[in-house]
Amino acid sequence: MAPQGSRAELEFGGPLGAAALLLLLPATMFHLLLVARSGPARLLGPPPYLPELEELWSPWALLLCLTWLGLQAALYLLPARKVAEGQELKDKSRLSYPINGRRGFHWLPPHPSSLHSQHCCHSMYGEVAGVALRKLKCLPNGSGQGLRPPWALGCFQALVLTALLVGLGVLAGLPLSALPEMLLPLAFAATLIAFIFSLLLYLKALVAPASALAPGGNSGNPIYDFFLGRELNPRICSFDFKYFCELRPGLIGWVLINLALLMQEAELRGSPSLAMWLVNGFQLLYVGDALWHEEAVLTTMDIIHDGFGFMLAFGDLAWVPFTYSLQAQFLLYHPEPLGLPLASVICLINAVGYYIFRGANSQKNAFRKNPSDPRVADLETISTATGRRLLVSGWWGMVRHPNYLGDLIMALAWSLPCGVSHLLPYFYLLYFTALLVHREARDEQQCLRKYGLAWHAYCRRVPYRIVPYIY
Ligand SMILES: NC(=O)C1=CN([C@@H]2O[C@H](COP(=O)(O)OP(=O)(O)OC[C@H]3O[C@@H](n4cnc5c(N)ncnc54)[C@H](OP(=O)(O)O)[C@@H]3O)[C@@H](O)[C@H]2O)C=CC1
Ligand SMILES: CC(C)CCC[C@@H](C)[C@H]1CC=C2C3=C(CC[C@@]21C)[C@@]1(C)CC[C@H](O)C[C@@H]1CC3
Repeated sequence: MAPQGSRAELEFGGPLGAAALLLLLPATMFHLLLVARSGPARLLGPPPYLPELEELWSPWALLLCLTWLGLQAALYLLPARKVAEGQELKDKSRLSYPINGRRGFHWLPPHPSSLHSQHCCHSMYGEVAGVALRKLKCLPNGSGQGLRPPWALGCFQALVLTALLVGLGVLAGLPLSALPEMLLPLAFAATLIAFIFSLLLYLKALVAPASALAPGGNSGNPIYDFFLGRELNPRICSFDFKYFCELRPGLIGWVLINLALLMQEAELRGSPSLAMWLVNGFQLLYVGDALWHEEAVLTTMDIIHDGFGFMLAFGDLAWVPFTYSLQAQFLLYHPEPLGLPLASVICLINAVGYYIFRGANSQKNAFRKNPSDPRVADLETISTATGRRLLVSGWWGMVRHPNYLGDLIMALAWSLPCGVSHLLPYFYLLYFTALLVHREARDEQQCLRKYGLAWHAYCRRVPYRIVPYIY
């Protein structure tokens, strides 16, 4: 049995906050879905009506959600992938994760020590071959290098394969444009799945070894722990639930919902509007980028710090596809004329945001992978007691979270095509600002614990958090 009552500081307002969020998050999602399709589309104020259970519950929607999860899980499980090693865990082991094949990576099976002893029942490539090849390539454990067979299947390839499958389905008569009509029951089914899944994860954590538990999420209060998640990286064999959910079904589902909304608009109005094209294009770029750079997710606090509980399960499986597609939902019911000059300005805003977002993320990732990489070797750094250095010039010398700044600028560009007469399409920008401010504060605490005085020195050197001279 896992020990209860760890002394980690309670977050999200403790058990009361967690209980409130358990109800508030799904309620907000349904509110947004209902308001997006109502005439006045008022973000603030009561929902237009309270849906009956028959409008929410549909066994077909549940079946569709489960089929979607099954398809994405099958793509995740396809053999022969490149594998990266995650951060070192409490018991000094590292987990391996399938990632996209890309130049610069070696084809190398995971080191046996990287397979979590408690959670894995088989190695994907066999241990003997792994050791032999590792010796051959002389790669150290945990170097982040991994397999690269030519047919490597990572998240990005899963997106491409899904697009091919959906394309073939549409050609064969799959009524994709009927999906928007099913958003309410689909969101209900996804929420139901997230609740049941989180419960199973909570029960699984009861028999997990103490070393597999997350630093938070083990307070002993069942509601708080259910919300935050007890186990850090719940797995069955090599199937990592958190990594799978964070990147695949929700993000790819978001793109699919957007596409279905675009197709329905084309059916209703003869062709999709320019605003709908922009929203679809911008968000496809964002999702494609996340899937292409999937290994970057291995160093996020969600993977290395947070347990896998309701917050992430619901966030990944329901919140992302159904609320991140809000702008496209809004446009279907509230067409917004958009001229080319304004569209060009919006594209420019998105490009600036993406440039900052990608530049900052790539700079940090390159630096963390190899500080002497020529792309980052000239940047100024400060040393810390842990041996890791912190960048203090380049993007990371401008503000302490330049990637958040770029992300927020893109969020603005996603809302602008919807015009300025409604607040609803700006919900994502508002929510995301709150999420990133809170996330920045959590990351700050973790960096302070990790780097101590060096972090104070970094904060003195780079005083602004996200927006230069403002915040
Ligand atoms: N659309 C969405 O809903 C969301 C999007 N995101 C996006 O995901 C991406 C990842 O975000 P997130 O995981 O929050 O965190 P970051 O990618 O910003 O990573 C923070 C970590 O970077 C390292 N770091 C901080 N400062 C420096 C420095 N000066 N030099 C070198 N390393 C530094 C520290 O870790 P260490 O030192 O240990 O390496 C720190 O813990 C972001 O682009 C964000 O915008 C995030 C959340 C939600
Ligand atoms: C339901 C709550 C309000 C909170 C849910 C949070 C989740 C939706 C987000 C937590 C961290 C995320 C990340 C991404 C998507 C949203 C969630 C899952 C990305 C995958 C988005 C694309 C970026 O390039 C990387 C992000 C990593 C973190």
